[in-house]
Parts: sequence; structure tokens; C-alpha cells
Amino acid sequence: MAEQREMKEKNPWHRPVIICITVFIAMGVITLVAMAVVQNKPLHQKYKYGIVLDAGSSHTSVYIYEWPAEKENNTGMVRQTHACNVKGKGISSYAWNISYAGMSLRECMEEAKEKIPVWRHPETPVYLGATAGMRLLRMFNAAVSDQVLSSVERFLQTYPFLYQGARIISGQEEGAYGWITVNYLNGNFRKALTTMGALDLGGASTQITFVSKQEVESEENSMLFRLYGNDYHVYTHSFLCYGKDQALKLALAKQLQTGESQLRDPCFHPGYIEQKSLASSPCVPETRPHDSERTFTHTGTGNASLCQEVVKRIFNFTHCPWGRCSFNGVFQPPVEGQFGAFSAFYFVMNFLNLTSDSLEQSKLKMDHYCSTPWAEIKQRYPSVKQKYLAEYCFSGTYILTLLENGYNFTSENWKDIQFIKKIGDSDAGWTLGYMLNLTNMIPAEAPDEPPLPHGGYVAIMVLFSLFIFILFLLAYKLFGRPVCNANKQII
Ligand SMILES: Nc1ccn([C@@H]2O[C@H](COP(=O)(O)OP(=O)(O)O)[C@@H](O)[C@H]2O)c(=O)n1
Ligand SMILES: [Ca+2]
Repeated sequence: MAEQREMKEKNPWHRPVIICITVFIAMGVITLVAMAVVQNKPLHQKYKYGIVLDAGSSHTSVYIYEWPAEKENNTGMVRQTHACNVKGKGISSYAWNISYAGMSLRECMEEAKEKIPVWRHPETPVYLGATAGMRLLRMFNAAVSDQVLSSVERFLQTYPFLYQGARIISGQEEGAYGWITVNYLNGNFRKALTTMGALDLGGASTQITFVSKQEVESEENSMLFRLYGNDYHVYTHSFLCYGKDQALKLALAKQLQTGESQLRDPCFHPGYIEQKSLASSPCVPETRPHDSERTFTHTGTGNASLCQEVVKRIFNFTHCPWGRCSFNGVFQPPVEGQFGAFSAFYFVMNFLNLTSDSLEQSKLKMDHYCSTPWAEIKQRYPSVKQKYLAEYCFSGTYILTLLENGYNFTSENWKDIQFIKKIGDSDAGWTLGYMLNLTNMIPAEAPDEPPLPHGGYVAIMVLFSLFIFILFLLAYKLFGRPVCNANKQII
């Protein structure tokens, strides 16, 4: 008996009190670890949404963005989940049919209602930004452009979303927000990397925006952004009337200056022949008094080098009141760094298969493409609308001329231009940058990061708990009896 008692005293595991303590410690450690895991586990992802309508000169697109609700201020979290192209033309084309401007957006807005969870509708902001088509309409007739905006405003207010306004954005904003979009999507702000420039080609205007180490001589082209703790001195310019559709009008008007009613145009394919009229617009002032609309026979001759000469004539390269200019007396520092070229830059260059060619190769391909007979082109692309198909020779030549002679890109830095449509899921364009800015989603200063990532925190908690547990066991083995035992002895 005495031996048995001695055994029991030597082997503390047989004592119920010790077992009870061990179980409690083990439960304590498990609870600690479980609490750490549950407490720090990312919450069930709840998304917030934002809607931006890009009311361009040629058409309107509705973009839906989403981001994790609890990470609103972490840059890099917003992505495009849906895009809808409004059927028909841009809102500026409703100038003489105003009440339908708002209604034209119906299908896409209904889609937005379906895509966004109903309980998020009241807090989902909706922004409409109109670009060059509406800028031109405002110049032509400010009252009518106001009425078109009111029509879309009234319509958007009938939806259960948080309506935040419909306005014409400036060319400067359009350039700057496009630049913010591409650099946000590439993660350049978050990682404080060198930024990339942005080139946007629309139907009625075009924008160039980049960070320049050289002084920006003209105040109107200079913007300063403080994003995520860094300052960015940005050069930007928007050329109204130099979107590809208005540039074509400028080129036609230049060629029609001679007053003839027959136009033999090197920018259209041989065999192309159409009766056309050219209405005067803010971009194309009347060439002859009392001549608001000119009719002419448009015939193609298909010669890319001659087309380039025609295109050059719509730029003024001689007048420059600054140290250096792009064209039309506009200051521009030399282009530097990588550029993302999107919107019609991408659509046209992608159609012509020029997105990865050198400048020289692109010119050779354009020579071949423009000289291809119209009948052959129509046969090769039966599904492309003929109005658009006919214009690719002009548009391609215009893009090469704008980039080389206008912005002064060279054969050497041509490879620095990337023709892009999307970055990840999101379209390159001004809309995302616009929303990020209006919702204050890019902080000026870098937010404090937690010292440890979630996984690291949990791992340390587990290791630390095990370490305490083992220490406790060791201590017991080495130094003897727990307090429980002492109590038992007193009893
Ligand atoms: N799939 C597409 C979509 C648009 N586009 C062209 O891209 C341009 C978009 O311009 P936009 O409507 O945004 O006009 P802005 O208001 O930006 O000047 C138009 O010239 C369209 O014809 C294209 O070439 N291919
Ligand atoms: Ca546009």
C-alpha cells in the first residue's frame, strides 16, 4: 500500500487534480487559438458598388464597379464587374429629340438594377460624366446642352440608387482621370512605382497625360496630385476636335476647301464612292458664307502616304509660343516613360493588327491596307458595319500621324506605347479614376498598415500558445507540485 501511494505521488499524472489542470490548460490554449482565428478571419466578403455613365460623343457606356466593403480605403480594391453599351448614339445626338436622351439609358440602367444586390441600391452612387460631344454641343447651343443634361438627370433620379449628378467634365479632368485609372489598376500608386502615361482617343477629343521631369511651362497643362503619400506633377492636354470622328471632318473640310463637289480622297479605299454632306459644326467652321451644309461625291484613291500628307494639314506645327509644342500652339514636354493608349487608339490599332508592330512596320501595313480595293475589304469583313469599315484607313493613318508628328513619339520610343483595352477586368478609361476621386477612395497619405498580415498573426499566436503550454509542463516536471495538490494536503 505504502509503495502504491509512493508511486501515485511520484507519478502526478494519476492525480485527478493534475489531469483537471492539464485539461483546463489545453482547453485554454485551444480557446485562445480559436478566438484568434475567428477574430482575425476576414469577414464574409460584402461588396459595395458604384455606377459611372460615360456619355461619350459616339455612345454611352454604363460601368459598374465593386469593392470589398471593409477595405474602402485600401487602394487597388476597386474593379469593374459589368459594362453595358447603350444602344444608339451619344446623348449629344438627342439635341433635337431631348426627352429621349434619358430614356435611351433605360436598358443599361435596368441591367444595373439586376446586377447590384437590392439592399445596396440606396447607397450605390451613380455619376454621369459627359465628354467632348456635349462640350461641342454646349459651344453650339448651351441651352440645348443643359436640357439634354436635365433629361438624363430626371431619368437617372427615377432609379433607387444614390444619384450624384450629371455634368460635362473638362478635357483636363478626362485626361487626368484616365491617367489615374491606368496607374491605379497597375498598382503603381500603392507600390510607389514609376507611373505610365495615358493616351485616350475618343470620337470628338483626344487626351495625352504623363508625368514629366521637365518643367510644365503652361499652367493650364499642369496638375499636381498627392496620392498615397507621393506627389505627382502631371502634364495633361485635351485636344477638342481631334477625336477620330471630328478629325475626319477636319480632313474632309480641308480637302473641300478648293470648292469642288468631287473629292478624291487618299484616306479611303480605291473603288469607294459615296454621296455625302458635311455640316458645319464648332470644329468645322463654315468654309463659305451661307453654306451650312456641303454636299459632295466622296471617292477613294487609297494611298496611305498621301493620306498622311492630308492628315498633317489639320495640325498647325508652325506656331508655338512656348519652348516646345505638340501642335496648334500647345505646350508639351518631350514624352517620357511607358504609355497606355486606349479607347479608339486600341480599337483601331487592334482592328488593323498594328498593336505590336514598330512604327515603320505599321506604316508599311497601312500602305498595303489603304490601297486594298473597297470591294475586297467589304468581302473580307462582312460583319463590320460599312460606315466604320470605310474609315479604318483614315483612322489608322490619323493615329500614326497624331502620335509621331503631333506628340513627337519616334521609332525608338514607339515600343513604349502599349495599346490596351483592359487592365485586369476593368476597361482603361476615365470613368474609374472619376469615381475613385469622387468617393475619396485614393487617400492622399498612405494608410497605416497592420504590423503583421493575418496568417502571420495566427501562426505566431499558435506557436506562442504551444510554447507556453510546453513551458508549463516542463516547469511542473522540474519543480514539483501544483497549488491544487497543496490544497488537497490541507484538506
Ligand atoms: N468598338 C468600338 C467602340 C468605339 N469606337 C470608337 O471610339 C470612339 C469613342 O469615342 P467617345 O464616344 O468616347 O467620344 P469622346 O466623347 O471621348 O470624344 C469613337 O470614335 C468610336 O467610333 C471604335 O472605334 N470601336
Ligand atoms: Ca471617350
